[in-house]
Amino acid sequence: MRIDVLTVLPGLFDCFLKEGVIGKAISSGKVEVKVHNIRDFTTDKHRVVDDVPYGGGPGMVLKPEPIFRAYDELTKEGEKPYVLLTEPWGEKFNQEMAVELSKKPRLMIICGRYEGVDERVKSLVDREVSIGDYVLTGGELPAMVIMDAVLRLIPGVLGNLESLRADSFSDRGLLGYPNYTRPAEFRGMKVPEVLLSGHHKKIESWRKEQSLRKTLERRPEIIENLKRKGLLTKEELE
Ligand SMILES: COC(=O)c1ccnc(N)c1
Repeated sequence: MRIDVLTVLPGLFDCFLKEGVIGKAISSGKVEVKVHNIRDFTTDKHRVVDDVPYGGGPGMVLKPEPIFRAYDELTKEGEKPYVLLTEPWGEKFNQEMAVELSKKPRLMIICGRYEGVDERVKSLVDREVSIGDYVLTGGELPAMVIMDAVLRLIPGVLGNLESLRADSFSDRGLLGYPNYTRPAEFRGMKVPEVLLSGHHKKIESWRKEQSLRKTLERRPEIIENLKRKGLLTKEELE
């Protein structure tokens, strides 16, 4: 997968693209992420990327020209990207959308900023995406959240597919089971015996029960939804 990011603050992405699982996925060539400074697509001496809103009002609006120039330049060759715009009022990002986006061969993420982008930029956009009901100083952190959730789903990026399978939200949207590692007892808190038993069938059913219990406690609507769709087995319903 290739992702092109358009932003006025490219420096914000430096650590994100170098460290951890994402950093390895890029350095190994499994995925390609290019961050572009919208300012590099201006043509005036002062490299202006924003202007005051027509009709008055507070703050600044990102101008359309530099963004369109960037889009035209970056889509001259190769597959047309699926274009996202990070906006507080966009469609709510979730695991389902992450799975859908992970199947696209190429994405472009335009990071919103200031009071927003000129409305005409949205003629380039396939999906306006929000990571929650709150406003940030810019769409760069949401772009990183989206890329993290999407890139980890690319085959080969997460070393052990098992951890992906056991991931919260991936098994029918159920929450994940509790995890433990050594030591077996820490400050009087013991690891559940079943996990030390080596009995894989018992461990599997304990984890399933924990996952159902946690989901029922924290997100009962997920259970109700699965019941309605007939996606819970008889044992799971007991
Ligand atoms: C400027 O962008 C935002 O404030 C933003 C973007 C995406 N999701 C949000 N919750 C906020």
